[in-house]
Amino acid sequence: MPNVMSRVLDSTAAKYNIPREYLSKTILGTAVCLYGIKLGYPLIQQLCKKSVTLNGVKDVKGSRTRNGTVVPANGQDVSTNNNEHVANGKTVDNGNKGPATKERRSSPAVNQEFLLQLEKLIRIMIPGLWCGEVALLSVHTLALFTRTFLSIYVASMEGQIVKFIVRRDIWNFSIMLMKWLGVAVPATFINSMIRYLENKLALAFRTRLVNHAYSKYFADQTYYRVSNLDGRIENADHRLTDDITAFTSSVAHLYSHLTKPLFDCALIGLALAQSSRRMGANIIPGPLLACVVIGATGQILKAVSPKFGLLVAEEANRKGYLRSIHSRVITNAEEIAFYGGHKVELTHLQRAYQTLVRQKNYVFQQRLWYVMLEQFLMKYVWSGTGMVMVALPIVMGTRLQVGTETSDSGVSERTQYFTTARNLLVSGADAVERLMSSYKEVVELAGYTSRVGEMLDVFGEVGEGRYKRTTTSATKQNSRGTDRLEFKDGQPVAKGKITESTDGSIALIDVPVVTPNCDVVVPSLTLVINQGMHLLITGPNGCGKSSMFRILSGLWPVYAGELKRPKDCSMFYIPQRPYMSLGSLRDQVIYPDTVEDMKRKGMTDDDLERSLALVHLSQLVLREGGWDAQADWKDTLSGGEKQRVAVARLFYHKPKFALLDECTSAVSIDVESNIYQAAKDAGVTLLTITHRPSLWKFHSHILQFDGEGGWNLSPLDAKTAMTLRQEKAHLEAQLADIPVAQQRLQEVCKELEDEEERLLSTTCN
Ligand SMILES: Nc1ncnc2c1ncn2[C@@H]1O[C@H](COP(=O)(O)OP(=O)(O)OP(=O)(O)O)[C@@H](O)[C@H]1O
Repeated sequence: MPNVMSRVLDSTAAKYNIPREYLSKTILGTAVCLYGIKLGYPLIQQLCKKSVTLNGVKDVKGSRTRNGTVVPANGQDVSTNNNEHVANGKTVDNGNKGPATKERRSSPAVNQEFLLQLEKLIRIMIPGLWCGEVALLSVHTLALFTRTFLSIYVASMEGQIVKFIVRRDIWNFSIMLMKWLGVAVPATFINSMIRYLENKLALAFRTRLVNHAYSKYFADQTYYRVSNLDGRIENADHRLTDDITAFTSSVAHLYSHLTKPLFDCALIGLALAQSSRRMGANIIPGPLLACVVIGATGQILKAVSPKFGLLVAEEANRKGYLRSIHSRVITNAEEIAFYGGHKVELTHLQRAYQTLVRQKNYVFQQRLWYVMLEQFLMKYVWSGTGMVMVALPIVMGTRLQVGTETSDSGVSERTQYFTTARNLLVSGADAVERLMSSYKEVVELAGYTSRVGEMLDVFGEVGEGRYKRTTTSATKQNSRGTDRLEFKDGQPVAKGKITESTDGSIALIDVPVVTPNCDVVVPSLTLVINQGMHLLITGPNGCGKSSMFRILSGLWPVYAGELKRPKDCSMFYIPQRPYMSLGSLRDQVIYPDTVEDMKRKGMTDDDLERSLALVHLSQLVLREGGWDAQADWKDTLSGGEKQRVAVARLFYHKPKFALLDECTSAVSIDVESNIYQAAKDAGVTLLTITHRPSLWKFHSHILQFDGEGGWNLSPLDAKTAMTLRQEKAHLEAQLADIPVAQQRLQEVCKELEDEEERLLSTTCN
């Protein structure tokens, strides 16, 4: 390659009649200038940005996000935790104003916030002094320490080997070589032990963190609230799996990446000083030079380092978004297939993938320049410094100049020193390089720390009932019915009371029905539901019927007024689209109980069979192969069967109140009536949302929403009569059609007979 370059230079110089020396200097100068510009550009950019911010000018552009989170549309870049994100090198503000902008978190970086968050997470991963993780850490540290000792020992052995080669001392050379090979065995064992312990440590940290996160996620219906009431975390699943894994691996990896180089530096420094002293040289200049060079290198790298933490966090966001789109396709595969919606879904997936690819490319590009500079400084500048350091004691040393100790005028001793020092320096440089490159990993760790820390913070706040959605910003504060709500930082405050009722009734007193988007659907609702008072709930779509159930169940906050519920109030909610869990057929009927709960309650499979019989599904156990049969029940059962299994749960649990949200819409009317009668006979108080008049007769009261915030509660007697009359009229109309249908039937039969005769005669002929 150098020959080719040289020839090209020669021919170019000859062609244009320029002295070759000038040409090579010009090319070198241009390359250095370009490299300087590349390195200096981020610094200039930073300075410019600072001055712009100081002047109070801010570039605001981009589109508004749903809940202030992901922008999936038009292939634009996605961001979840901040309203700010880096897209192909540009910082973009999504344009969320008001409180959302105030709430904006600083981008992940190595700063005080990162250290505090890391400390919090470390406390979770290492809960005390006497735990398995501390034991693992201790063994790991010991292994790292031993490895450093072995490195120094091997370096000194190599020095001695070279010395014996120079002296032509074959016997000692062979002995040293055997020793050297002998040390290789524990050295390799320690090496693989370090890797093993690092993996074990990462897994132990992960387990602690996952357990902690799961306990928070599944406490106080946080899994529901995080996705429905709060807008800060878009892909909790990704954070709970990939991000926690990445974070814990990064912590464990960094521990060994920081600890071992630190040991190396300290011990190698001591060993070097010792050998310099043995050479009779001053031990100060070498280390001093090394410190100056390393310090300067570190400063340069820090100044030009891209924001890896922010980049990593953004990449994780985009990965999470891509994954969420995949899950949507899997969850709704049948619906998409029926609609033939694969093109739209594919477009969404491709867009999400493209945003990820763009981000990855940007990161690769940033790494390219950074690694180039890093390699230049660490490989070449440091090697040069190392050579000077090794040379100094030999050149300036006094002890072996005159060759008093050996017959070869000290040559073999100097060679031994040189080899040992060189090996030590190589190991030392390697250690410092790892320390420095660890900074990049620390910055990346800041990204993961921010995502995991933020997730746990949000779980905590949501569990305590503190939500943040950017859509509930100032504009909503003046919309219909919000005058009864109290806002703090643009978020409504749940000021309502939840108390215990003494008479076993459920009551809502002056409670507004408010959606998570802060739309007031019903400004004030007051009703008392005593046991045995079967309530029918009707009204147009979107008027707040299901929302009332959400408030009664405690899923949605009570923003004003009072919700009274009896202590240990047993309420059972059955939705229109029932949820089928993983597990056996038995698990479906007893859900959310486990088999152990069932046994504890003294229930048997016969009881479950009775529950299934009440919903006309007795044959299901036989058909599916017994109670222990396993299947994907979501797909195995038909829509109506799923609804009936869900109602069978009601007969198993026998709650005091049943919240039935159009839960039998796919069940035939006769079976439905039997089910409702059986539920009433079991002593369950029914709160039913339905559009079927056939169910009215099972209820004693009716709550009618008008869809404009108004409502009316009244006994159902008069209305039932009216409904029965309506039903009678409907049936009479159907009966009136029967003679016409009979006449048509006779005509069809006659036509069929004629057709058959004609076919017969054709065949005979
Ligand atoms: N998770 C949510 N986030 C934001 N808004 C919601 C949410 N769930 C419901 N809403 C809104 O609350 C309003 C009332 O919804 P609700 O589900 O109570 O209607 P409904 O009366 O049960 O209607 P339907 O008869 O169609 O089931 C609707 O405008 C809906 O858009």
